[in-house]
Amino acid sequence: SPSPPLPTHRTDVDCSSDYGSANPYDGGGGGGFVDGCHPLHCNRLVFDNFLDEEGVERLKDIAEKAIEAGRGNGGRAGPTILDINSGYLRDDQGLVNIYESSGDTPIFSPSDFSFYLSVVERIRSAVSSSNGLDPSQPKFTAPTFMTRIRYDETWRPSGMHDVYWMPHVDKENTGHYDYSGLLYLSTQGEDFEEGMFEFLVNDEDRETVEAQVKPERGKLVSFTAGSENLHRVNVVRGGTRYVLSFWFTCDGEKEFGNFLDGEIHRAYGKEGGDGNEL
Ligand SMILES: O=C(O)CCC(=O)C(=O)O
Ligand SMILES: [Fe+2]
Repeated sequence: SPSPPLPTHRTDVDCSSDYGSANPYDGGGGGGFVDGCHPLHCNRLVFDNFLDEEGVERLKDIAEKAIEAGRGNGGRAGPTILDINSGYLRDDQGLVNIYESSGDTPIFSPSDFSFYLSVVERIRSAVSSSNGLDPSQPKFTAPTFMTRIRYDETWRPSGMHDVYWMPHVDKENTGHYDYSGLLYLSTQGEDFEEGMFEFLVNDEDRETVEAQVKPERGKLVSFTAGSENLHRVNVVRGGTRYVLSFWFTCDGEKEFGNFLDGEIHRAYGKEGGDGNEL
């Protein structure tokens, strides 16, 4: 396969001490620094045009098919978050499973799945090579999200899960995340208004902007997932914004091997069975 693309922009940041230690949220698992995988140097990387326009349209089509299967009528305003693997979709009306609500009618074609998988592997490989890691590292892990934010002036959050603009550290939410990858399917200023991505100074206030990244169709933004990379999304004030969020781990036990096998969602209870629910 062709060699992975190089980042268009790179910013180095000092690593936090978050890597390779046991994580209390993971039942104490994930201990130990993995050479060739955990970051010695932390960063923020941007890959312009990582995915071409045709690929962007295919992924948006997959997101829209999922939302239609789960909710109908084009889905809801505000944030709609989907884990394509488990099938759980969350919006301001709550949680549904797209695979359960669609019954025996397939939502996605085999080529949808294989395309999606090929994008995941390309991102993993770009993260690996641009961080100088062992090519088999890091491992793809769960959960992953497709997020659509559709502006509507009357929309208000119906609970904390709707508040998508909170500053956060990805590794604080899910301890085994080591690298984050965000693939944008919409362009700020064209497809939607405001909604910029921002890295913040990680101090007590958590509100000083250090750098902004403009979402653009096909752009990949990757960064180390620890507290050196506190970030947030700004409120969207017009249009529709799509992003895919992927994470990669150095904890071999958290590798997501059965991704998109069409079966994994059966292992989830109605409320989510293994802590990976939305
Ligand atoms: O939507 C974005 O730009 C960022 C999403 C994000 O931070 C996340 O999914 O953890
Ligand atoms: Fe995040």
